[in-house]
Amino acid sequence: MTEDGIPTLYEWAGGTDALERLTEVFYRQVVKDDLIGPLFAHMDPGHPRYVAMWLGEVFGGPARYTGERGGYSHMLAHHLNRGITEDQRRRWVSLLMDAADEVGLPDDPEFRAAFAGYIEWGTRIARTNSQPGATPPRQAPVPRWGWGVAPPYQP
Ligand code: HEM
Repeated sequence: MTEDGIPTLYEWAGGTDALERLTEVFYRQVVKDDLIGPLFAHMDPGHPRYVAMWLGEVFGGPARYTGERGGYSHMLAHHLNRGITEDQRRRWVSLLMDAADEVGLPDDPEFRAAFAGYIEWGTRIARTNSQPGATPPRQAPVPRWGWGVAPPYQP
């Protein structure tokens, strides 16, 4: 819960269980995908769980990616020199949105707008940072994402 009594995006999404379901289903499709599957050919089997940890921390849940997995610098290192193209970024976003529907993440406009906002932002940064020769900051906090201009509708 945030200081003003509004649930965090993490809580609204359904917490760790919901995010782990999301990333399980997502990466099952990712590895089969013709455009982005090859990027994940040597993926760590724990990858879906690690990305769920990252998302949980970003969306206001416990800081587990920082505490247990090395935080921002560890995430960044995985994207460096991957040369992600715009088409690949778009496919990643599209498969994640499909997975969000498939696992039944809340589909209210406010949640999906905030969720999509972070995913759009994060994937664009991942693409930029992945270009050969990119020199992004090596240290930074894990971002914390909130509801933005439209808090949850609670009649
Ligand atoms: C919001 C957007 C994104 C987030 C939050 C994210 C998150 C992460 C995290 C946390 C890791 C490290 C996992 C670990 O601790 O082992 C990672 C690795 C990786 N990411 Fe991303 N990522 C994003 C976008 C992308 C995009 C758009 C692509 C490519 C289309 C991509 C490709 C990869 C690859 C190939 C790895 C390494 C996987 C492995 O071999 O284990 N990521 N990502």
